[in-house]
Amino acid sequence: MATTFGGAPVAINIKGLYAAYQRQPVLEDINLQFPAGKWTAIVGPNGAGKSTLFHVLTGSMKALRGSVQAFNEPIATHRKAGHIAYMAQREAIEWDFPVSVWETVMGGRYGHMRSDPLWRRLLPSRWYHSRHGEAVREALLAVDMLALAERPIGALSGGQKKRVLLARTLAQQANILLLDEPLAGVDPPSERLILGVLAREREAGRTVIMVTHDMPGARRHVDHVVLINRFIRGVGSPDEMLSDAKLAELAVSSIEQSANDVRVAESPSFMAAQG
Ligand SMILES: Nc1ncnc2c1ncn2[C@@H]1O[C@H](COP(=O)(O)OP(=O)(O)OP(=O)(O)O)[C@@H](O)[C@H]1O
Repeated sequence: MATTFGGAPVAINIKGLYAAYQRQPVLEDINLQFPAGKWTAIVGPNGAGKSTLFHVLTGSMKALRGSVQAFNEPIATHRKAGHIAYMAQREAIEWDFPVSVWETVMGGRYGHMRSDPLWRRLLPSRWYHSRHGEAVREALLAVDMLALAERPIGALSGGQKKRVLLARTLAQQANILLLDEPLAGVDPPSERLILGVLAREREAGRTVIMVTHDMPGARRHVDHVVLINRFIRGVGSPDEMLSDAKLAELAVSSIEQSANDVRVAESPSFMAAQG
């Protein structure tokens, strides 16, 4: 098995990846490995392509070119087996929908329920649901939301909603967690709680990959950092990648990228191609 980063096996291996929206390139020539059992932060400016990278990993967007493997197999195999859990940045959840916290987190178990063998599904409902209920209970306990399990999701604060989304991700009991800005918009106690939960997931051997703009949190907690802005701009330790000099370089890359995009968009050949 391929190894990287201090000898850790590779959880996700991306080779020669390109992605675009309506011919506008968003990710180019991405060659990247995420070490297994480690906590990686993906850092980049707004519009850098971080969420797009997750869309490709979760299969909701098709790359123009390139390959993605998980543990040396096509990533789709692991997606289908429920090994990859994803917490979206702007979750497609109807917060006004009359469902409880418990039911929302149970949504994280649907993949397991679909793949449960027939004999298990034929068990009396109480037994059948107890395994899934236990996973939901554990996840709610981890994010300190068990006491609010019966509350309608519309009656939660922003930080509580974020914790429920995290619980839903944890309830999947996947071995790779993809988290798009799990710390955005939460207060310091919730941030500490979420960072603690993710640290425990890593200790349990899971691969944690999060997009974040929280540099102090990333410096303190993660093992590995990827800097991205359409291209990979750096890969290495938090000390090295999150230094002021490196972050300044990333910010400059963003300004240069925008200026270049304007030049391309105004060029006669691009305008002709757009029709
Ligand atoms: N559905 C879409 N159609 C067209 N362009 C899109 C679409 N989604 C994203 N983009 C564009 O692709 C680029 C990358 O977007 P993406 O959401 O991946 O960035 P990001 O790094 O996650 O940014 P942020 O930190 O703001 O969340 C941006 O310029 C964005 O406007």
